[in-house]
Order: sequence, then C-alpha cells, then structure tokens
Amino acid sequence: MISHLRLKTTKNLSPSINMQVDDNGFEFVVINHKNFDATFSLHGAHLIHFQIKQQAPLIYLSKSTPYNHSKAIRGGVPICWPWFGNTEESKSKNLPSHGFARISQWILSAVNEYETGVDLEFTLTATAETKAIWNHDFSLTLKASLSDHIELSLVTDNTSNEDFTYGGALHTYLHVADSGRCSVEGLAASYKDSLDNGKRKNSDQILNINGSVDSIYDANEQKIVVNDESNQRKIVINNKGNDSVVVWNPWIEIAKKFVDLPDDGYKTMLCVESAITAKQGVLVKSGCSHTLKTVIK
Ligand SMILES: O=P(O)(O)OC[C@H]1O[C@H](O)[C@H](O)[C@@H](O)[C@@H]1O
Repeated sequence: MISHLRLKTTKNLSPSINMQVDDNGFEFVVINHKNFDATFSLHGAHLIHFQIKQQAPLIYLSKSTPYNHSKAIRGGVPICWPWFGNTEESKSKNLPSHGFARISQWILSAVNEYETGVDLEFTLTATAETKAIWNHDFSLTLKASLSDHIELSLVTDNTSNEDFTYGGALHTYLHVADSGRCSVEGLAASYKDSLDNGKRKNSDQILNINGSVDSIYDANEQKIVVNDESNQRKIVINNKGNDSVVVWNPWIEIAKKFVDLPDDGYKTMLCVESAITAKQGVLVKSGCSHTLKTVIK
C-alpha cells in the first residue's frame, strides 16, 4: 500500500522497525512486523498505513497526496490539534485548518518491539514558531500501540504556568471496500450537520453512507461500529477523552475539488474521528494533562 512511495532505509531501529526516506528526504517509520505492516510519517506523527497480514488495509491513504512540510497528508490518521477545523480565530488570523500538529515535524521519542506488536512514541513541544500561532508551552505525545489493532493516545501536557483549552481530533480515514455499502452504528441521538450550517438534526439508528456526509455527533467515550459490507468485516472503534465523533465522506462532487484526493477516493474511505469540537474546548490546567484516544480493530 505504500510501495508507490519508493522509500529507502536509512536506519534499523529494531528487527521490524526501520527509518526510511523518500527521494526528497521526507522521513517515515516503517514497521514490517510478522503480523502486520504499518507506516508513520514524522511529519505530523501521522499513521499513514496499517494492514494486518492477509487482510484488507484498515487505514486509507490517498495516492495523490503530496509529501511536503507545509501540507497535511490526505488519509491516515491526521492529528488535528490544538483546534478542530476552522475556528473564528483561525479564519480571521489565517491560521491552518485543524491546527498545526499535522503540519509539524515530530520527534520519534520511544520505540519498543515485542512478540505481538510495537509501541512507539512521538513528541512535539512548543517552539517560537508554534508560539507565534498558539501562545502556550506544551508537550504533546502520541503514544501508538500497534498489534492486532491500533491504539492511539494523544497526550496534551500543559507545561506552561497558565491553564489553556484545546480542541482537535484523531481524524481517522478508514479504508473500506465501498463506502456506498457502509453503515455506521453506535452514533449519538443527534448531530450537527456541517453541510447544512451546523443545523442540529436527529440521527437514524444506523447511518447508511449514500452521499456526502459531514456530521458532528455529541458523544463521550463512544463505541462505534462501521459495517464495511463489501469487505465482509466490522470495524470497531472505541474512543476516550473526546466530546464528539465526526463522520466525513466528501462523496463525488466535493471529492473532485480536492487536488490531493483521487476523484474516486471517496469510494474507499470513510472518516470516523475521535474529536473535541466544542467551542470552549477541553480545559487543561497548568501542570496537568489530558488524553484523547482511539482504538480501532
Ligand atoms: O481538508 P481538511 O482540512 O483535511 O479537512 C477535511 C475534513 O475534516 C473534517 O472531517 C471536517 O468535518 C470536514 O469539514 C473537512 O472537510
């Protein structure tokens, strides 16, 4: 699934984990474990590939996404932080949509391989550049455990002397065989329809994907099941620390407007995001931390 990137190994980190680069020196952590394959980009601490051997990939990656330091990768699990989408402030100050974490270079800070999987940690800390965008000291850690499933915990440590609030998402792009034959169960009873000016609407018990969807469901710590019918599988997602679940698929017309998504990309992706979307965000007191988590199986 990532063979089109033509990566070269620069360093072995453990029997199944290597650092690799593309022709432009863009860095990746590539895991070829006996049970699964996975890849992270250091840009964004972005999981771009996960596939259990002999199974369809669990994570979608756009083949037309660029790999450069000013853009977010389309697909995978972008880390949206410290805000979700375009807030009034980000619009007025022309700040990046979904925050800066997904377009920042992270450090791989811990690697551990064991019989059934691997644990990795990536960190991002405040710099003069991040402070110009968001004026707080912080330490952000992505703790990733990969085995027969994916566990991603995004830990926000407030290392400043003042309290702050944040928002964001683990913006998972699931890989599905045919999004038009997918349904989603376990969503909250009502949602804000971002395609209809955020109007609040009642949910159906099962969401059938058959057109453009961009919905914010209010929910804490929610279990979601995606029926990926054409793959004859159920993808189970458990979230923690979130205040909402965002379901997004651009569908035919909107997909055509994305230069980093093939026109037919909408057919094999479905975003189900563990998110913090409330305007007030989550309060993290000085010296304290908060964890946003998603487990995907
Ligand atoms: O294009 P991006 O900034 O990556 O955003 C992609 C999508 O992210 C979320 O799912 C939002 O709810 C959508 O409104 C947005 O279009």
